[in-house]
Amino acid sequence: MEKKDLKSMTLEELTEFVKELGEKPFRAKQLYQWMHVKLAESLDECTNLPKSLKEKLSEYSTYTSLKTVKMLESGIDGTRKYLFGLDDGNVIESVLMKYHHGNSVCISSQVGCRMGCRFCASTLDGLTRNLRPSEMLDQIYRIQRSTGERVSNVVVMGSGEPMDNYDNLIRFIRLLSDENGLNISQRNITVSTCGIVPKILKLAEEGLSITLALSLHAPDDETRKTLMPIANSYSLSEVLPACKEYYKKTGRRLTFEYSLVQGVNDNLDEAKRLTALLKDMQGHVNLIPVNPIKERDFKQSNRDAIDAFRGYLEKHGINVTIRREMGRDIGGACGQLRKSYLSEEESS
Ligand SMILES: C[S@@+](CC[C@H](N)C(=O)[O-])C[C@H]1O[C@@H](n2cnc3c(N)ncnc32)[C@H](O)[C@@H]1O
Ligand code: SF4
Repeated sequence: MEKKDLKSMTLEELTEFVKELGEKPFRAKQLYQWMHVKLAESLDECTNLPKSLKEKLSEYSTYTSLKTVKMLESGIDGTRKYLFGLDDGNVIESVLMKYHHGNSVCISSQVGCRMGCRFCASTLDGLTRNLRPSEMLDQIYRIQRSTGERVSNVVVMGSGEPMDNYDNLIRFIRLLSDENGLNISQRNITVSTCGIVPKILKLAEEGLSITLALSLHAPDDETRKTLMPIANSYSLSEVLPACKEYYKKTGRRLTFEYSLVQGVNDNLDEAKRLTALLKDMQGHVNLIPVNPIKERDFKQSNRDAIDAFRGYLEKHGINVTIRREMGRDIGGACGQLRKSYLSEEESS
């Protein structure tokens, strides 16, 4: 019998499981609280559970808990980057960002990624495996426990393509926003995707109220294809209507991410075409000065180009922000901490 992954189970599933083990149903609620509210690191911490139950749980199930392999903290703004170890020896990274409106955590959804975007460190070694719901949740749980401060916002913008791990993503969101669990409002959860159209349409039907962020990065298919291979599968004429549908079904305003790469997508002509593309979309643009990775030769746009690009969008009625660089002193693009850790391990 395959062992159950306790932290990936709903309260109803856990209740059934505990009953199957011959224990009283209320034990499930106690265990659920230990896992999702008190954020216990192991069954040992669950002091009000009988030894007999813990023994059966250890035999027939696994209690997922990530190990902190490394943590870097910014002296400038308190941003923390965590490298977590999974029980099969893989490592993933997560980031805590402190804003005046609360603590936000950026989580990984896969070990690596198979989407191949040109400027992204997460995809350099391809996809290793999907993360289970428990492994997505525990990134947040371990961070909240280590700071002692509540996490109020979660963005699924770390390594991996969440829509390529769809079922686990949906389960993760339902568990994270469960009133019996950490109870993070779905309005404070954002999922970013490179644009897998059928999954965007499916997400629109889930009855969730999370924010959808589309990694757009170019105002036309040709430029987009040079940055993101997924653009060969889904054109903008398919992706944008899917996003519109998401807005129509959920009422949630959209976010469009646009990483500015010098000489590739950052001139005023592109700003103009982007404005035309998004004028009827209910959303805002998040400009991200690209974070160069050593394996590729993309350069960050200079400050004047970024300001001019933003100025153009603003002047023409597009809601726009420039993503503030958090934790500059512990720098590196998403996926790079893991990558450099793996190279160090290899050479030692
Ligand atoms: C790492 S992805 C994860 C979520 C999802 N796979 C996606 O592509 O939207 C989150 C965002 O980071 C962007 N990104 C990746 N590498 C980057 C880099 N080196 N500099 C700036 N943005 C980057 C991606 O394009 C995407 O918009
Ligand atoms: S940007 Fe997103 S989809 Fe593209 S390779 Fe990186 S993680 Fe994967």
